[in-house]
Amino acid sequence: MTRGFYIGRFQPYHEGHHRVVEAISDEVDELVVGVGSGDKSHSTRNPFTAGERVMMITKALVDVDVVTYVVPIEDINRNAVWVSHVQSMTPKFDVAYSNNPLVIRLFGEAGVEVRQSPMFERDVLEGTEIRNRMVQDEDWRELVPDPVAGVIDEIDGIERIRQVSDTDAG
Ligand SMILES: Nc1ncnc2c1ncn2[C@@H]1O[C@H](COP(=O)(O)OP(=O)(O)OP(=O)(O)O)[C@@H](O)[C@H]1O
Ligand SMILES: NC(=O)c1ccc[n+]([C@@H]2O[C@H](COP(=O)(O)O)[C@@H](O)[C@H]2O)c1
Repeated sequence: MTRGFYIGRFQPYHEGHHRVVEAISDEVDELVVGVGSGDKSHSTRNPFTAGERVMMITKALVDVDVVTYVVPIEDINRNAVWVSHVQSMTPKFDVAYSNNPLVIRLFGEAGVEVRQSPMFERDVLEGTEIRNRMVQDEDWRELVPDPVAGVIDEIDGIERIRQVSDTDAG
């Protein structure tokens, strides 16, 4: 039995993340999805709450053939103990998936195996690009799984992201 861990901010969860999860599901029996920066919301870089991101991911993963646990992870101000913090919040996992250099280093130093994934269509499948399109009223729906667009509509997310990007909230 192998359990994997995939961490990201998922602002929002997009088709690039989904392709990574589909690839991971061929390698592991169970998957823990860590919703990073779980304490952040209502800012330009992190518009959606942890709960909203849990909804996006849970609904998008309905058709993926792997047992999945979606767990919000708050940021902490000590990188040196972040892996322990993550492990204290999640089911036990054997391998972590990330392309983030800091995350790779922290797991590596803690003795956790890390696997990186190829980047899929990174010119468009990037959270920053998708959030910019939302603010500028450009096409974004084809870049996220259908259930994610449904959640964003349900929470009036476009109105929120436009309003928070008008502020200096960062
Ligand atoms: N298109 C993609 N293909 C493969 N992996 C991706 C893709 N986009 C993001 N990832 C990876 O998924 C993980 C989580 O990414 P994250 O939630 O930061 O999304 P992002 O698209 O990089 O968003 P942002 O622009 O907001 O930083 C990271 O390891 C990241 O490298
Ligand atoms: N000290 C910390 O709280 C710490 C350290 C490393 C990564 N993280 C988080 O892990 C997540 C990594 O995801 P991304 O690859 O999407 O950036 C982010 O939410 C980031 O804030 C937090």
